[in-house]
Amino acid sequence: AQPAAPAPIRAPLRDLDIGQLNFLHTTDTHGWLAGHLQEPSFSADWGDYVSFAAHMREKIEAQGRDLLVIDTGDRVEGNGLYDSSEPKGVYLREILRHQHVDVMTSGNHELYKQNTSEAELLVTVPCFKGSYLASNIDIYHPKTEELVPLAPRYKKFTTKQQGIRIVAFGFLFDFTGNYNNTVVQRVEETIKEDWFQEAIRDKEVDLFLVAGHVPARSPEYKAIFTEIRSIRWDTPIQFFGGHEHIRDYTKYDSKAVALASGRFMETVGFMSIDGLSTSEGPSTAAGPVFKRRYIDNNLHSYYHHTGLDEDSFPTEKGRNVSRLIAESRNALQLDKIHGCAPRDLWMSRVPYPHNDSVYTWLEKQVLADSLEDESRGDGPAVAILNTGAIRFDIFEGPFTQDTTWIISPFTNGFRYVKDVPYDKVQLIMEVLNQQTKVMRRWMDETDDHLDSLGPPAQLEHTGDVIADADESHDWPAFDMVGTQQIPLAAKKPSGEIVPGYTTQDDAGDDGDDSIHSPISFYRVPNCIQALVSVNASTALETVDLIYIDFIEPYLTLAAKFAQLDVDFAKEGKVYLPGKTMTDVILDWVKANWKCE
Ligand SMILES: O=c1ccn([C@@H]2O[C@H](COP(=O)(O)O)[C@@H](O)[C@H]2O)c(=O)[nH]1
Repeated sequence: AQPAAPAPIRAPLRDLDIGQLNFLHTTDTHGWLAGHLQEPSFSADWGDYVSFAAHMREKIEAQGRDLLVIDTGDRVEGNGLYDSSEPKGVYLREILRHQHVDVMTSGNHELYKQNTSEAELLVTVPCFKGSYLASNIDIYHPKTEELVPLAPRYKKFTTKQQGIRIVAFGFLFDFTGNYNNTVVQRVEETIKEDWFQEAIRDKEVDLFLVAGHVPARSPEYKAIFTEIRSIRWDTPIQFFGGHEHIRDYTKYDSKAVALASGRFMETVGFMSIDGLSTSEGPSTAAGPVFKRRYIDNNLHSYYHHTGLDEDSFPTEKGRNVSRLIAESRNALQLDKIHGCAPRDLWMSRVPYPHNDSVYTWLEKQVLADSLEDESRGDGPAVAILNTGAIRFDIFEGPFTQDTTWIISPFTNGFRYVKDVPYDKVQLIMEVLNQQTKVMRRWMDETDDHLDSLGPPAQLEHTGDVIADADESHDWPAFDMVGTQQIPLAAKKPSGEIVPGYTTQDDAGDDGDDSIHSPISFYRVPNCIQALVSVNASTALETVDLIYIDFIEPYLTLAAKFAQLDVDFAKEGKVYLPGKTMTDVILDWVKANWKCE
């Protein structure tokens, strides 16, 4: 773990059921390779994970069984270790490569920007040669300008110990927000291609392994499942998914299941399968039998599952990776303090609006104070921000260089159009916040697909969950259903069950390795609006409409529904040139949150 990482809480643990074939799975790590430095439940780093995977492999292989390590993308954007270097990612990629990964895929975040996807092609794919798969992603090669697969479409391999024959794929969901140097083919079309059809007709296969940056419960995985099943009615299928930042496990049929393993290096997913046939012959056991576990990423869990302790656990390689992370954080000055937050501000632990909501803070203070600019004149304005632009809670205490990127990693800036009727702006807000109902109709008509505007976890969790005050011990909690976190080490009770993930999935409520009490989750709207330069006593008739540029396509669509004839792409002007949302927040913190 990192020198500043809090010691883990000794939560009661459920064991791992080691099987014939075993998996460790990460997804949506978003640069958090240093682990969580303010949360004991997730305070192990990528070096510890390197040690953990090595010990698990040794232990499992000693029993003549197999272990595979999977990562399903969104490794980038979301933490100072990735975002604060110039160019972004130079430190992160160097750290990442030290884990042995058997199957790796790209997420959507690897494709938002040209330089990110080119770094995947030129650095990450070669580092993970033979493991990185891209079943439905092509890229214009920066040198030849030819459209080429980002990585091989699939692979067939045989496990080391038992000779289990596996055909593996690596998919991305039907993403359309990629920069135009990449092409993401819809999953539903990809599975009709000859190479896929040939791969699933291979009779010498004991398991289809579908890794992907695709939600476990999604039309894309349903389509893959149906296609494979139409040809191979009883070959086991193991899906690994991600994107929604949740822990999840679902059963497609008695021989096909999907696991999703959370986000931000909080969770290492574990799966085991028994009863698989091998190249030696069919299985004699009834099967397959699938078992899943969500491991909290901390040393208490890692020591328990390996049967080791602080002296015997770290491998030389793991120690070196932890050291490399510490050196990288120092070089990037990620602990540099810009201000001090006077209280915790939550994404979803409190209802919105609320004095402790990060969105209320943004609306009433940050945006209201920061978006006045004489270039626009001094008339009233409304600023619209999508809630998904904010990625994490803010904890009371030092607001560091790392915090800046953790809460707001994207490079989105602001644009504006002048003189929009205020009642139309309110209609637009209504449409944006009813996106699932209204916009989906449009998407169906155009066969297009828009990213969601709210935090990813809301895609799966459609209602509020209010934890019982007694059960939750009234400890500070976190921002999504099932998230099991103690935000600050100082608030840790000793020897108690503490709040954290309490996942419910298709196999029940016993998937989490650490036993926790539940945490409340409140949904937030897709977008919030801040009033800028508004005199409380004046009725608003027309306002300037300022918006974060990420939402421009949605705004165009919402304006159509609101019968407002504005072409935002043409008529919108850049606002606060050169300043991103991240800059706006940081400037506000420096000016307003002095440390005592
Ligand atoms: O430039 C950006 C990119 C993304 N967002 C928000 O993030 C989610 C996607 O995040 P995942 O981690 O892939 O789930 C997207 O739906 C937006 O809400 C953004 O605001 N700006």
